[in-house]
Amino acid sequence: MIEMSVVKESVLSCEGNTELPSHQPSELSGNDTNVLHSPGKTTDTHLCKEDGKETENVTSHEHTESIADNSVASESGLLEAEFCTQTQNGTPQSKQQTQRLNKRRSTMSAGFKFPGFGKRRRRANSESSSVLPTNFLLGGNIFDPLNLNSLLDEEVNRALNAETPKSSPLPAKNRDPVEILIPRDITDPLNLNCPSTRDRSLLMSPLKSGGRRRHRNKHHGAGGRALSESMVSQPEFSETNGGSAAKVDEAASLSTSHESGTVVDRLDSETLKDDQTLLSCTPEAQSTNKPNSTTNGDEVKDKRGSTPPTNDASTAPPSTNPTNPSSNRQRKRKRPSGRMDTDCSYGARSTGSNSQSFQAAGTGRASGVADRPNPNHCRSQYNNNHNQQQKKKFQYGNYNKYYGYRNPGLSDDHRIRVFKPEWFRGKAVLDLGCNTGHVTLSIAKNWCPSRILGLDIDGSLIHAARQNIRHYLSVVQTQQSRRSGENGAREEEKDLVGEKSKREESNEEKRAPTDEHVAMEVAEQSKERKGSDAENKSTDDDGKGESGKMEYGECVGLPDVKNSFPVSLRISRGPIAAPPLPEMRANSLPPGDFPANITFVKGNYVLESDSLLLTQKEEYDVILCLSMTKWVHLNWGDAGLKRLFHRIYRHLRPGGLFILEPQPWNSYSKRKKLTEVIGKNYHGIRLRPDQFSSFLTTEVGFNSYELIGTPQNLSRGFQRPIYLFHKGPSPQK
Ligand SMILES: C[S@@+](CC[C@H](N)C(=O)[O-])C[C@H]1O[C@@H](n2cnc3c(N)ncnc32)[C@H](O)[C@@H]1O
Repeated sequence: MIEMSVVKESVLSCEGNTELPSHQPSELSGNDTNVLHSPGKTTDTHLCKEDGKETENVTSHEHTESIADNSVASESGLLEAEFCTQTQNGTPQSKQQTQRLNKRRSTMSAGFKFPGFGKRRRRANSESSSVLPTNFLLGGNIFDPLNLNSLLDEEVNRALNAETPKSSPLPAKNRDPVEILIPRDITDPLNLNCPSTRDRSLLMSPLKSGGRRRHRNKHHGAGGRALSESMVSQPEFSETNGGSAAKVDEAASLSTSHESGTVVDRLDSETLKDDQTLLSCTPEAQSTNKPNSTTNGDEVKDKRGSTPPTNDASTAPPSTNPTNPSSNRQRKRKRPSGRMDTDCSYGARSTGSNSQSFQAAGTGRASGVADRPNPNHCRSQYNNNHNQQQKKKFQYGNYNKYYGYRNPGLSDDHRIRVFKPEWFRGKAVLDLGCNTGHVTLSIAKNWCPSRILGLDIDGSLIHAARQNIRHYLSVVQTQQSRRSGENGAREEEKDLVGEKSKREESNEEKRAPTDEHVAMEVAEQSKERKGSDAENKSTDDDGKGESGKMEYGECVGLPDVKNSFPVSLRISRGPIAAPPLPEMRANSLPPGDFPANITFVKGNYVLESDSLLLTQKEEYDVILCLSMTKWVHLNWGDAGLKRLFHRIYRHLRPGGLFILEPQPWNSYSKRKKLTEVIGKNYHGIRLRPDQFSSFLTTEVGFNSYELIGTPQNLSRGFQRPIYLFHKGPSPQK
């Protein structure tokens, strides 16, 4: 406030304004009297000596300069500066000074400063006469235009603001956006230079003027002159032009893509791959592609959503370069979002080849749906694609999230509970249709088969199963760390206790340990052991709970889990990285130890012909066939399933075990339409699952069988009986 009063004085003294109150002169300092010079003269002096030594004068003059901050015409300022430098030095001044002035003006344009605060600003002499405002609202006056003084006195404040809501109403909620008016001449926002034209027409609204866009790399430092010109005449015409040019480029690129899309549209439907369709029609793509709002150059309108997307790009086709996904991605990024709808609509609206293209891409979409340019169309198309893909993909029951469904929340696989460890320990085991290997891994890790092979027809599942070995190793490492951490802590504790007792011994009489002590220690140790075992069990996904059948981590051959990763973190978080796959260090582990005892292989266990059965040798002690018979049955019919059973039998060593979990017949019908072949096979099936056991014993050769249990599962569909078939000591056939 004090500074403001100084300014006021400057203003008044300088301009000789009649609004000077009677008490003000008394506040003038000695220097302030300088301001009684005429503004023009003062300014001249100042500018001519700008780089000179008369700083004192400059200071005093600054007050004066501030008068016309709002009224100074940038153009005149520029000319004035040039004029002064010429007259003083006699030579044309380098452009430096001009640039400095320009800079100052750019600063000024960045934000409004109260007159007189911009001490560093120099004022050029303006030939236009400055007129101070005379109208003030809400109790403001020339000294206190915003009436801030009223805030100092509560009573005055109350009186002045008695009608505040009326005088300055609060903005209503949800009303239309406030229109901000921008003065055409930023150097004269109040239009003080031309009082006669002080009306709204000198203000412009970005909403109405077509928008004044900020452009990167374009600075408004062209000085007050340029700014002033651009504001008064066509606002930023050149910039808008540049912007338009850029937009035109973009539009051109879009139309190019459109054209190329048309080419793709004409391509043979075979060439339009699923992933291409997905690329352009995924929900993700939908969300990133909105109507191209900038191509028409009316960014503001589009941003406000008032202009519907009517440009050509709306008919642009799906991404057209399946061989260059990066370019698609790039274009996607460039394109404003919402484009996706149009992409899909394009495919949808187009007739003939287009629709066929999508169908060829696996949409299976009815043409009636295709003709609807519906934004949801794209999603449904994606879903159709996806479903179709899934059905195709899972025709062998090769679900990639099988265990997620079967054992939700990583719960135990209860089937393991009906198995006996002794069936597997030291044995050669084959797990048919192992999927991602959960059961295989559990057996390998916990029951120490000499070797176990997981076989599946789906290579991606086998890949996942191999990765799962690393996951299991991580779990094992965590357990080991926990155990060693506990042991370490116990050792540490013992050391501490030992030291303490030593100290005590030196002070007290030595006492021999009694039997009671020993017994207590033994009891404590065994308690600790049990506790640690219990903890291991509770943290082990594959634990058998209280049945006690499983011995955890018995056959885990991890030679060294010590590394630089802190034990505490290994315990709480697991290892810093999944351990390497066993292949990488096959020699470092004894055979039979997990993970050296496990292998996953991709393959179709159903031989091409019965004649090949003759070549099958006895190799395994145990063969598991869990929830796989339905898929073999559906894909290869009775003949294929019988071949499977015969092969299993031949593959088993004498005395071998066959663990079978067949799916019930009523579950077959749901999948009968998966493929044409499956449909045919389904209708041709004569050997129903409830006849398997008799077939296996009477036709295949198994000695006997038993139902070992029907494990619980959250889903009833997964509650299936499991049978154990015994191969006799010598082959029956
Ligand atoms: C429903 S899953 C059962 C997975 C696992 N056996 C279980 O019960 O946890 C059926 C698995 O059998 C596989 N499969 C189907 N036919 C096969 C074949 N002829 N040869 C090998 N694997 C096959 C599938 O890929 C799928 O992973």
